Formats: sequence, structure tokens, C-alpha cells
Amino acid sequence: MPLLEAAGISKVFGKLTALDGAALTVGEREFHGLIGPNGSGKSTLMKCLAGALVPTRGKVTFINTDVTSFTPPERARAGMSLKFQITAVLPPLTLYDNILLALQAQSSLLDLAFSRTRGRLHEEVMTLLLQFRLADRAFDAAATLSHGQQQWLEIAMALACRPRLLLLDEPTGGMSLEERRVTGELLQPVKQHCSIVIVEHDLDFIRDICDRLTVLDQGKVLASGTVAEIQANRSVQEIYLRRA
Ligand SMILES: Nc1ncnc2c1ncn2[C@@H]1O[C@H](COP(=O)(O)OP(=O)(O)OP(=O)(O)O)[C@@H](O)[C@H]1O
Repeated sequence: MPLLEAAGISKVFGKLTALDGAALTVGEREFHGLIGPNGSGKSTLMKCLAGALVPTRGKVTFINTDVTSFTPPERARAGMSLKFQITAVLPPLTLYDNILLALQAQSSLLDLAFSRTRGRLHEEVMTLLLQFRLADRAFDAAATLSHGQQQWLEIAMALACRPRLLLLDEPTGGMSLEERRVTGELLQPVKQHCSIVIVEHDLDFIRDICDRLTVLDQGKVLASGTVAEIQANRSVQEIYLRRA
């Protein structure tokens, strides 16, 4: 049974059909890339997965549950996490407090009132900061981070709720080559406990990090398979040549 299955997803905006029966299947601990030319429907499909948009037609199943009509918070409780949406960095706060807030969102009010979680949360905050190479900046304001470091903090915050699936929409946008390389390294250990669906324009990055790819073109799935299968696919080569 796949972790996530989106079937027959269509999304119509007025006269424009942004998605036309798109499908996506993601397994446990799989990194799945969503690629395709500009305007092919990648972000719209991500939003339908995350619950930010309700598809006009189609069904999203997550851990054996039909989540098509779930709100984003309900999807988060079911184990989905979306960078940018559920969590957002608060620039005046320290990195430590940003992660603490993301973790506290999981605790009950009673636990928080009696500070029952403080010791345990301290360890978790530091573990996440270490994992994302931010521990030496723990007590600096998030506003002082580089663009790349701020993206890593957001990913760490999105992982604080221990999701089974992380949705990343262009996580390396605006990053330097070196920051992109490090992002790939930082995401690898996540595979031990979480799957990722990732939309990216950087094809080298996505090829290096993903197990499988789905290619969208004009709102339809053109191909889906392993990275090797997609690289060898004639139709995929053609749409990228057409774009060049
Ligand atoms: N809220 C909206 N209202 C109307 N049209 C929209 C809306 N969101 C997206 N679209 C249109 O739907 C189509 C698909 O857009 P989408 O952003 O999903 O593509 P994309 O593959 O993510 O593109 P890009 O690579 O440029 O980010 C585009 O024609 C876009 O203009």
C-alpha cells in the first residue's frame, strides 16, 4: 500500500484547466520529484496534496485514509507537513525559539502549562538544529541567517511534527550552488523516517536526491518512474528540448 496516492486529480480555474486527471503515487521513505515545464501544474498539484486547494475532481488517499476533503491542519495531524504553510520562520526570534514553537505545536496545553515538556523538547530542539548544521547559531535571531540557512531552519521546523510525508515546493530557490549541494546532504537522513514530494526547477538537484520522478505537461502526467527511466524517456526529452 503506497503512503500517498493521488488519482484523477483535475483543477479548473475559470476557463483554465490547470490539472487534467493527474496522478501521483509515493511509497514509504521515497523521495519523489515533480518536474515539468513552467505552468504544467506542479504547484497546483502540490497544493491539492497539501489541502491548500480542493481539486475539482479526483481523490487523495494518505495512509489508507481519503483526505481529499481534509483541511491543511487535518492533513498535518494525519502526518503531512508542508514547508512554508504550517510553519513559518519568525525572524526576530532565535533559531532555538523558532524550533521550540514548532515542537510545542504538538504538545497539549496541560503539558505546556506545567512545563512537562521542557527537558524533552530541549533535546529535540538541539537534535534538529544539529541535524541541519545550525546548532552554533541556536541563540542568534533567525533574521541574521543567510537565505540558505533560513530554508534549512524552515525544513527543520516542518520536520518537528515528525511527519510521514514532507511537501517541499522549490526548497533550493535562490540558493547558491554550494547551498544546494548541502541541502541535498541535509535531506538524505530524513529518508529514514519520512517520504518527500519535491517540486524543483533544478534538474541536477532533483536527479541526485530523488528515487522516482513524475513529469507533468499541460496538467497531465507525461511519465512517472525511476530517475533512470525518466532520463531515458523520449517524450520527456522532447518537452525539455521544446522549452530550451
Ligand atoms: N489561483 C489560480 N488562478 C488561476 N489560474 C491559476 C491559479 N494557480 C495557477 N493557475 C494557472 O494554472 C496553471 C498551472 O500553474 P502552476 O503554478 O501549477 O504551474 P507550475 O508547473 O507550478 O509552474 P511554474 O514552474 O512556473 O511554477 C498556470 O497556467 C497558472 O497560470
